[in-house]
Amino acid sequence: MEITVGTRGSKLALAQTQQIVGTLEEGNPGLTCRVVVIQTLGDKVQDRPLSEVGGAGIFVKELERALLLGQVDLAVHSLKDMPSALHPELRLGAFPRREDPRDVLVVGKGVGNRNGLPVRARIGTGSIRRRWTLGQLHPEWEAVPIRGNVDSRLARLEGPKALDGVVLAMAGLNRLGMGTGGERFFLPFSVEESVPSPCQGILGLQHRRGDHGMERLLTAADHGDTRLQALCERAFLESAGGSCHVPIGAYCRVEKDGLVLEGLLGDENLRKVVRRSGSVRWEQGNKEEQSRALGRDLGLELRQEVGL
Ligand SMILES: NCc1[nH]cc(CCC(=O)O)c1CC(=O)O
Repeated sequence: MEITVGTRGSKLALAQTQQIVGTLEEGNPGLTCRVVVIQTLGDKVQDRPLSEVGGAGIFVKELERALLLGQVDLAVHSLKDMPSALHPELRLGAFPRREDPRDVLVVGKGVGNRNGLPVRARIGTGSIRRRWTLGQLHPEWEAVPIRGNVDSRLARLEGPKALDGVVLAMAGLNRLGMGTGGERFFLPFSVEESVPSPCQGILGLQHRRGDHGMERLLTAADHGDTRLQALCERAFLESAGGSCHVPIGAYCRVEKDGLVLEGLLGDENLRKVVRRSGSVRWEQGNKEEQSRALGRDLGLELRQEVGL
């Protein structure tokens, strides 16, 4: 049996898709996956901030179209790039085990910790959430807008106008096998210091609704705790009503008897940014529904407080 798997063409996308293909083939003897690369608008336009290019979903729409046209049977997405509203004829069928959810400050070799940077360090990041976080942790630093894939962002640490550091997702670096060693030092922020983007480090496997054969194949790639985190953080994203113009973060911790969710939301001028946590203790019944409810409630609360 053969299925086609759609992916973006970036090195990171290819690496994570290859990993998923391995999991699916191992868990489903006799299955062969053919990888098809789909170019997205987000990959073609590299010189402007995402929020100007078309906002939510620019990494996603072409993959969804390929699914709907039957050009591919499965799409592998970074869940944090997916808007809360997906095409009604498609669904997320599996959430593989989460990679490291943390943001990381990447610096040149020899800088052993954040205090080793110049007082007025220039730090590259394209995200308003990371910019706000840096301002809280190190108000003396200057945040410099950057974009592009992982390699081009790391390249900003070199050359005549080199930055002192760039902030990236640990998950991407780990998946590329760059998380340790090399010419760089990696100084992760704890999830308490820097509330990650909702679903950072989680992949979403998307397929056509009603493709029950695919649903069965995907059970091999689904991870229960990651699924609860994904549902909770995506419910938060949806009800908070955020966009890539405002700082928004969410991180859900799975505990023995329930979930704890840390949420962050602000306005686009960073005049009001609110951080708050909520929790749920499992009750009888459906854990997925309770996970969603936690995200939805905290998202609504923050949305009202910020006034979005
Ligand atoms: N917005 C780009 C993006 N989308 C997913 C990842 C990798 C981390 C992940 O899978 O969540 C990255 C790179 C980054 O933020 O450094």
